[in-house]
Amino acid sequence: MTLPPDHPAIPAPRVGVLLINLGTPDAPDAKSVRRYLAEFLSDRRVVEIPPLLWQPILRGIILTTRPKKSAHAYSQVWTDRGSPLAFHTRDTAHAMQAAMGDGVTVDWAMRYGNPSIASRLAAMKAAGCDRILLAPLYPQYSGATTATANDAAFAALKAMRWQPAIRTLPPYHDDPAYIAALKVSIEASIATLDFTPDALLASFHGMPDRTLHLGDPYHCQSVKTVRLLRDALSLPVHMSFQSRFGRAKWLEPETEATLAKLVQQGVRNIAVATPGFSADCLETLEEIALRAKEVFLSKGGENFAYLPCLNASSAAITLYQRLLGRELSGWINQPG
Ligand SMILES: C=CC1=C(C)c2cc3[nH]c(cc4nc(cc5[nH]c(cc1n2)c(C)c5CCC(=O)O)C(CCC(=O)O)=C4C)c(C)c3C=C
Ligand SMILES: [Fe+2]
Ligand SMILES: [Fe+2]
Repeated sequence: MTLPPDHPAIPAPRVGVLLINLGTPDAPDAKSVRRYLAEFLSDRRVVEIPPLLWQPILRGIILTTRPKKSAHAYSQVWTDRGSPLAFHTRDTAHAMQAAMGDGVTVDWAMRYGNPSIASRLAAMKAAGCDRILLAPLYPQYSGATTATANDAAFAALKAMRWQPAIRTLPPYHDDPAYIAALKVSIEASIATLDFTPDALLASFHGMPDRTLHLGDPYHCQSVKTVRLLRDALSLPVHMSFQSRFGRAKWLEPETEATLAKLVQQGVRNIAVATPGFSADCLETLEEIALRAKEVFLSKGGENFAYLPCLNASSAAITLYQRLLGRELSGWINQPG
């Protein structure tokens, strides 16, 4: 049978994996940060205030004051490779492509900013991917991260006549492979320190307290990660929540307050990890490695070490091969 001349070419079927992270500005200047924050903070999964109330506050106050302050913070962590969140996510995608081989196309996208989820899904489809695993790289599920990443992907699919088949990566907060990767990474980082930490603080990004009561599993999943990490590590592990935003009550205990309390309790030497972030970013490198360190030392602490995220380390690649391989079962011949 000959196809009519306007019939689309049918590419060879391929499996694709799209690694998704939160997103970051294109540059560490107020204009780029403003554009990024406008998109991020207009997401109703992130700020659950009715738009008629919220948008005037966002446009009239937050977007006129915060971009300059945040741009300064971004400029302290920006590198010649760009934003840490973006280059670590890109490095992870490249390392996963090498690990998974030619049979799978591995790509990456950001929920806010660039490269957008819609643009990379379109590129994967054009490259022939007819089965795509969406992998939001958040170990703990929350509406404000995992769900909105999937929402954006499904919104892009909505515009496609011929959609690829889709799977989504579930949260992996209690997966033995995630806890093992954290253990390897944390112990390797601690081994390089010139002091012995009295304790580890696991600091997670915060969420409004009300999300817990509305049924978001983020808090409970973070608590479970810490319990499993405690069992896996041989030093005391404390837990806290950072990055408070806005006036509402957020999850507690708060990170800087926890550091001050630990000093009061006699902890002088601390290591801080951020197991809820798959990649280093503003919130880990500026808020923890720079600012929280200052707080700890000013309260009487003696040694502070920030331990990097999994990023594109070999521990991370081993973890993602396991998690993604399992979700791709039946699509490719990969041990699960
Ligand atoms: C890892 C999980 C994250 C959760 C949960 C989360 C919730 C959440 N965040 C905000 C507001 C902001 N977050 C900002 C930066 C930021 N947040 C995460 C991750 C989570 N956020 C990451 C990885 C980053 C870093 C991005 C980067 O470019 O490096 C910011 C922007 C920076 C700033 O101006 O401070 C805001 C704002 C809310 C309101 C929220 C829960 C509802
Ligand atoms: Fe955030
Ligand atoms: Fe922050």
